[in-house]
Amino acid sequence: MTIKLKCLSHTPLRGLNDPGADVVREVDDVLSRMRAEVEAFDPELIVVFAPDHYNGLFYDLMPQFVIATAAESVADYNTLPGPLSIPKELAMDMTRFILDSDIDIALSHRLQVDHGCTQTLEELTGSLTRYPVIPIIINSVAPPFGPYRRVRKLGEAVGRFIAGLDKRVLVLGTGGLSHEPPVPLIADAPQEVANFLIAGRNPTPEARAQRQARTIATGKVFGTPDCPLTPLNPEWDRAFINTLVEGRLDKVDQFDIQEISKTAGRSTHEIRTWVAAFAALSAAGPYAARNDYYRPINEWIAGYGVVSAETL
Ligand SMILES: O=C(O)/C=C/c1cccc(O)c1O
Ligand SMILES: [Fe+2]
Repeated sequence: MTIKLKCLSHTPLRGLNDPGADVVREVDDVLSRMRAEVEAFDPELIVVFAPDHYNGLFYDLMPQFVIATAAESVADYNTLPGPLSIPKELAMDMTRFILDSDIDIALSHRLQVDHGCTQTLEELTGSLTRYPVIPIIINSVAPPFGPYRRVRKLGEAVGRFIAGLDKRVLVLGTGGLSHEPPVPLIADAPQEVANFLIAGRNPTPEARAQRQARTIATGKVFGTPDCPLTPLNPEWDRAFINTLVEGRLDKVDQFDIQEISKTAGRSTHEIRTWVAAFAALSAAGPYAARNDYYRPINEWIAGYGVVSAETL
């Protein structure tokens, strides 16, 4: 058993509302390095902890955790369409193991996943099907959220399961860091928006285009006085990265959900996927981690970070 980890931000605005060429090149370079490392590792299984942004999961039945035995990309923004290559029996074994570990997780035999899952897979492997992958969606965008300690416990259960496999496993966390894109909140939403958040699956092409245009327009003003959304918080991001890299995972149990939303932005909770990924790695033994990259990028509405780790 060998386990490697990569956690990185995603942003659907990459390629649609780019920062200056120097920054784009910097990120391209770090992603090519990460992709080369994945290629060299040649994982026999990828476990990706990812959020959903009201593309696959809605308030008609909003789970905190979901594991999928089959999933298809909704191909939002510029992301790839098509099914993921999920080993069904192994995903079922993992589900049973997680449930036996006292963690309630929903099971989907037909999940729709969005850029939150697929962008990172594509960036690190070049496709959605290059390696067998088990997606685990962690609610990070649709409040209320369960406490961070529950996310850590989920990650640890997954880590114990993969530690028992005789396989090279790559664990991914995708999302964050500090950011607040214009994703609506159900509290106080007008009826039409609430209807979408409750049951907005398979929107019309026009509705999807409108949503994407709104995000791009926000990217153009994000971080300026013209934008009312919570700005990026590099200090918060760097402290969070250090917490994980230095192996102080127990600190996340004290994370205050409201406080994080206020100081770093509502979608910062996508870091729950990083917490789960690091918890999985930690359950397999001591690890070494490094911070590969960090930069706050307003054009992408992203405190953009990349971190790698592996068991010692
Ligand atoms: O769900 C959307 O439409 C947009 C999501 C988004 C926007 C900007 C940065 C991100 O990390 C996102 O997930
Ligand atoms: Fe996101």
